[in-house]
Amino acid sequence: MNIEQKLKKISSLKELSQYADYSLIDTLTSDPQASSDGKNHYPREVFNGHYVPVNPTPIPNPIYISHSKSFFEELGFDNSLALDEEFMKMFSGDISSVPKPLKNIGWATGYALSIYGTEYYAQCPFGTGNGYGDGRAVSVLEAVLNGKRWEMQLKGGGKTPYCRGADGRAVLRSSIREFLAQEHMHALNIPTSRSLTLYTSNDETVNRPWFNENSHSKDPEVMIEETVAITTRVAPSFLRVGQLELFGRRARKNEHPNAKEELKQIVLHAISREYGEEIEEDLDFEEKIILFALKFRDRLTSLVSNWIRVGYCQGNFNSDNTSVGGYTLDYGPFGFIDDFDPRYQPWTGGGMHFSFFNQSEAARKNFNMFCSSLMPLLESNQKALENLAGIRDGFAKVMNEKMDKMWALKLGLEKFDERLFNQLIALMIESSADYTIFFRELSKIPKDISPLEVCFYHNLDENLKSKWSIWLDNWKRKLTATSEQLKNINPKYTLREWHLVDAYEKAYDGDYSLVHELQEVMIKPYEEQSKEIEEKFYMKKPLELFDIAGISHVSCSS
Ligand SMILES: Nc1ncnc2c1ncn2[C@@H]1O[C@H](COP(=O)(O)OP(=O)(O)OP(=O)(O)O)[C@@H](O)[C@H]1O
Ligand SMILES: [Mg+2]
Repeated sequence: MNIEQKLKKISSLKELSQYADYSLIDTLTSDPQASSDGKNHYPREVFNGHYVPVNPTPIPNPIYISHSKSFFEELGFDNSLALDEEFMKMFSGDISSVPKPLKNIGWATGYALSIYGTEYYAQCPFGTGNGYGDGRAVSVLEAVLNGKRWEMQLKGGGKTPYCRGADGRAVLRSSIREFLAQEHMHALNIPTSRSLTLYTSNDETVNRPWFNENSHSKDPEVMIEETVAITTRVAPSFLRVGQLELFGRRARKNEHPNAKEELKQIVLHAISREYGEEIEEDLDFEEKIILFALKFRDRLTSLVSNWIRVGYCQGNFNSDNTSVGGYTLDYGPFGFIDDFDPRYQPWTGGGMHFSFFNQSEAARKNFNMFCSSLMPLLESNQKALENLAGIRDGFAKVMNEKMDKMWALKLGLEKFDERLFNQLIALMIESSADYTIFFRELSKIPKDISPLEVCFYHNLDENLKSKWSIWLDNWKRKLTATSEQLKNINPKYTLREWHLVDAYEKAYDGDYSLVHELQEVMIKPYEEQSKEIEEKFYMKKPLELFDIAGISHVSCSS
């Protein structure tokens, strides 16, 4: 922290402007076709350049909903800043009159899409992939705060050339979900894009497909009018595997004379933004690439094992939703699991490949794509190519090791015990166990199975009870962790969809109290918290909510 910031927190946009440092704009290349004022928002093909200068479209008369107090603290922001008129204006999309050296230009980036290891072009309206990218995410600031570089991005900040004919907006419902989930994920000690602010407007709505009330439909049935909102999310960069893939594909196909150079530049940028502290600047380029792949493999495998630890299913784990920095990105059709099912998938369009226990395999597919994107840069170095292929092929082994380690930790064992684990999974499925409550109650190291019975959605018959007793005895014989240690691994509170539904439904009537309450509870997921909170949030999903559309599954993320 520099002395100036230590003494006084940033409490105006003017003060914040002093920390601006636009390294992306300064080092990468911009789309040569773009209008320099950033005012061209029409969908179009972008053939080269790393980013498109584009201005966000403000939401009218912004209303404050919430901000992240812990992240404000980390950045050295005073809490009053979230309500400061100038600050609110900027982070609800109006950057036309920001004080210098802030720039009155934002940027969006193109990226490619692959789904479970298959390259797609069809999602691009031009069929070429040149029209796919940040369709509604617009970055507005890069700043170095307390010695760390951050990029700040508005989600729902209006159309960009990549909007594909859509409105460029995010609705209040999905913005509240993303805002709270980012706060929660950080508090669970899992890397994530961070929430900064959440603003809405009463003066703009958009239409979205949705379900009738209490419907069991898997597909949306009606169009509904929804309020818009803008969340600002923050990360060292917003580079995705899909981004490297876009430039990798272009280099592979030699699409233009500069294609390989653009790939090289974006890779170097990714390394310096995301791995700057681990990969030394003066290494050879090829050495850097090998280290980059190794370190990303390490982060990605840790990330996925941690998701499984807390019962998180990303839902739409495409290459364009996989951050190169190895943190959680894009809280669209995600879900925290209630009743345990390894095939749990909250998104009806997602298929089994992005289901709960298959996330490690989906990660491997994304990692393969990442490696393929780097290959054109190593063409002249057979040895380096072989090294990279070795790192790629070693993914499954590292992933398995991380999973075993995670399960050992989650169960408080010295080392992973396959037999005990397999028996547990079978019993949890047979008894329909609530994932969070089961592991939290287990963390209390119960004498017998009766305290565990609260976490089952089925009543246990005598046969099942006796199987559980045997399992519990075997587990306790191998257990080495204390209850306290187990409670730091197994959260008490997770952000369940049905709590979110209550919060955003109230928010549509202008009542943000549940958003605030959920935020308070979910930023302390490992703590016991009060009796009142426990009664409200430490409970199984009510049976009547099973299979209800919009609660137990969603059909779209926007
Ligand atoms: N309302 C919208 N207007 C314009 N583009 C959109 C809209 N909704 C989604 N998109 C774009 O469609 C693509 C796929 O959407 P997806 O749900 O994965 O991402 P997202 O939730 O918008 O964003 P992100 O991955 O940035 O968190 C993205 O490129 C996204 O920018
Ligand atoms: Mg996305």
